[in-house]
Amino acid sequence: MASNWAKSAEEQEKLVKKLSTTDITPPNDAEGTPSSGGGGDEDEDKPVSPAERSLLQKIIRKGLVENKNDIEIQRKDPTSPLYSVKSFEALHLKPNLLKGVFQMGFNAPSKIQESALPLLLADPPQNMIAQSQSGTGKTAAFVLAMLSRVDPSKNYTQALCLSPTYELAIQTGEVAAKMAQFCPEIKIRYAVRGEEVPRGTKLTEHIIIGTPGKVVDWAIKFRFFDLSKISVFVLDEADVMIATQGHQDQSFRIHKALSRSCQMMFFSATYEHDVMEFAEAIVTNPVVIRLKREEESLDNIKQYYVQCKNQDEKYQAIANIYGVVTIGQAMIFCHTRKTAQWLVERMTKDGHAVALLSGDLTVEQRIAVLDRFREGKEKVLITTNVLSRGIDVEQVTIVVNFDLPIDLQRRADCETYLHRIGRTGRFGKAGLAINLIDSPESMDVLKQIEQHFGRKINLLDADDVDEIEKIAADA
Ligand SMILES: Nc1ncnc2c1ncn2[C@@H]1O[C@H](COP(=O)(O)OP(=O)(O)OP(=O)(O)O)[C@@H](O)[C@H]1O
Repeated sequence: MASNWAKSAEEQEKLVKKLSTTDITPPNDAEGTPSSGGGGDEDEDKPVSPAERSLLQKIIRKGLVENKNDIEIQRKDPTSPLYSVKSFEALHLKPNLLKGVFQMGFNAPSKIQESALPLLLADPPQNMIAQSQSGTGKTAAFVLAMLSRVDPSKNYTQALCLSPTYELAIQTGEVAAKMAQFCPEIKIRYAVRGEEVPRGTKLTEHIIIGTPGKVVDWAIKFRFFDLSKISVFVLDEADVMIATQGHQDQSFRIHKALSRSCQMMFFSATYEHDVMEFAEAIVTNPVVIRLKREEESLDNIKQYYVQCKNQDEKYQAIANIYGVVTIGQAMIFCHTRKTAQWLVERMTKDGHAVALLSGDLTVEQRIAVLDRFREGKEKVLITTNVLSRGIDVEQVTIVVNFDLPIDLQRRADCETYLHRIGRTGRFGKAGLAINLIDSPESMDVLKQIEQHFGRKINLLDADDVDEIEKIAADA
């Protein structure tokens, strides 16, 4: 239960220091490792930040992602029973909350909800660090836990959720408002930029959803609400919060002011090793729910390479493949914006309907491009590392690496490779990944990738239309 306050603040601060000095920036964070064609190219695209990516994800996704991968639950407290539920009724929610859940069209809990909710709602409250892929129902799970735990007859803030950005806080608040639509007595407030509270106010809203800076101001600087009275604390996008310096300092200050009995819930789609270590150090005796690693989805993805002499031959290979692939959609990853732009122009000139998504677009423009792609208006999306991780467009059956991903040392960036080809074969579906090789260096990178994953990537003749057709049909 609750946080281990016996662990001295000093010890925790040591950990913060350790984290700040360790390089835990996700490779595709804004300042992260460039991933293809060697570092340092001037027009190399900067990927979106994890928080931005999460927002894009939420906006383009219209429903629950069915996740067939198994969840691993690491029990930390052997005295607490571990069980899962197959229905929302079995959770014994307040009737009006259950009504709200059904009204949202949720008939049965998703996989993460099945496992997490009974523990989150159990007494005594159980701390949790949970990981589950994007779109699998994490937000709904912790929102439901917050709504269930608050006592509306008490007019002070009892649940606090920290989100990394304004937009994500609003998204979470909207889920909470919908779920609580039949519970008008539960009041929710946003602590985000633009929200002002007169000095001296004591907030009476039961739930506050906000960004760390604003919450520090409201709770610590102006004392609009009392952190020691918070009984549920949620850290959404926990890895972003922990791995981002400014967020980490503020979240840590907030965390330190919470009471011993406050229930901690950390949720995220990914946890870097150090981030998980840190989370486990500040959350006492948590149940850790993790998803089996994405590597497993490699089994469903057929991987090939095409030998080309130069960029023109690479183009020809793509044109051949494009001609054959009439089912599903394709994503093509280029190293630089310049290459991506060149490819788009060439394909468009040849009469193909392709979309371009690169880092010089605004978030709104990216959403518009993704929306069109998701609706199938374009079959091919050409992009850079901006999209290498985390965006699920279910229909993608082919991923082409126009350039293989490499790190600053010009060695294979296997993580990014996995994330890129992971755009296809989502959640157990079959997929096809094609790598274009045009130099001994890129062949060498391919070999490193083969070695890393312990599997052979077979040669494909891009002129062998019959073979491509067969492979695409199987995928
Ligand atoms: N039990 C359920 N049944 C049906 N739909 C659900 C259920 N739970 C959540 N959803 C829907 O699935 C979608 C994804 O859920 P949610 O936003 O909670 O996922 P998430 O894991 O938090 O994603 P992210 O990592 O992007 O934050 C939403 O549209 C949500 O309304």
